[in-house]
Amino acid sequence: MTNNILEVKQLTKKYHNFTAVKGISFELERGKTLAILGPNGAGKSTTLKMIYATTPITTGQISINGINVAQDPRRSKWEIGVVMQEDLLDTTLTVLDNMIAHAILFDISFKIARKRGIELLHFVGLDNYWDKQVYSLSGGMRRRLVLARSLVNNPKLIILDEPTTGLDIQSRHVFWSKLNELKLQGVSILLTSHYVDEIETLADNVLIIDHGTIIANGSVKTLANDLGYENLEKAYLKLTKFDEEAKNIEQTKS
Ligand SMILES: Nc1ncnc2c1ncn2[C@@H]1O[C@H](COP(=O)(O)OP(=O)(O)OP(=O)(O)O)[C@@H](O)[C@H]1O
Repeated sequence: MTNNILEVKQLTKKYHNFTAVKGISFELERGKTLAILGPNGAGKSTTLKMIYATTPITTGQISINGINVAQDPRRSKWEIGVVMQEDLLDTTLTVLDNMIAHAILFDISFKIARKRGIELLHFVGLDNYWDKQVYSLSGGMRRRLVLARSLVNNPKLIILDEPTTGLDIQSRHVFWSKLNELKLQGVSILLTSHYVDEIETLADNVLIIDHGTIIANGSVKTLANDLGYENLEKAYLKLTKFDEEAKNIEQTKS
């Protein structure tokens, strides 16, 4: 067994004539956190969707815990927990029933789903809300519920697409502390984010992508320095040619 929980090789995604992801390769070591950073439209969500098998791969290969995603999407889904941008919670159900409904998709019996649901709601600090309707939860609570829901099948890898977008600062910190606890339990994490502070807080490694291509890949602590930049944010802005765009905007104005 390789030490990588996730291996992505020469992955490409075409939407008709448009290539959103252009032959990218990367891996995620067991127990580590990898963040994908990139401008709007860079191909981050498309990459995640191919990994969690809701969008077909055009070419290339993804393996999760040694399972080929294209060949065995159902088994690969059992290895992962997913926190998508849209929370897809059933607002007509209670908090605990949302947990149970999700667990049943993994063939978990009602009795075990209920027990596990209660444990996970405790983990994310929603014990007192188990019988509340989802619509009564705040945005931060909903995100924590989605995180709890993603853990019902005991995944080895969790995948999060912009998990804290729109949350207030306190809620972001609560969410981060839960992810750090999971990391300490040995869970591997793959996330996308637009927040450099989030990446610096959570991730071991960062992948910068732009126009469907990887433009940098390395340790969060050393990448900027290795490339000769002051910090990750400056490296990101330079690598994605933000300076040139800013100049163009200024020239258009004058
Ligand atoms: N279903 C689709 N059909 C056609 N084009 C799509 C589809 N989904 C995404 N795209 C295009 O693919 C490109 C990559 O989109 P994607 O959502 O992966 O970017 P992203 O990096 O996640 O952006 P954001 O940060 O805004 O979420 C974009 O140009 C987008 O318009």
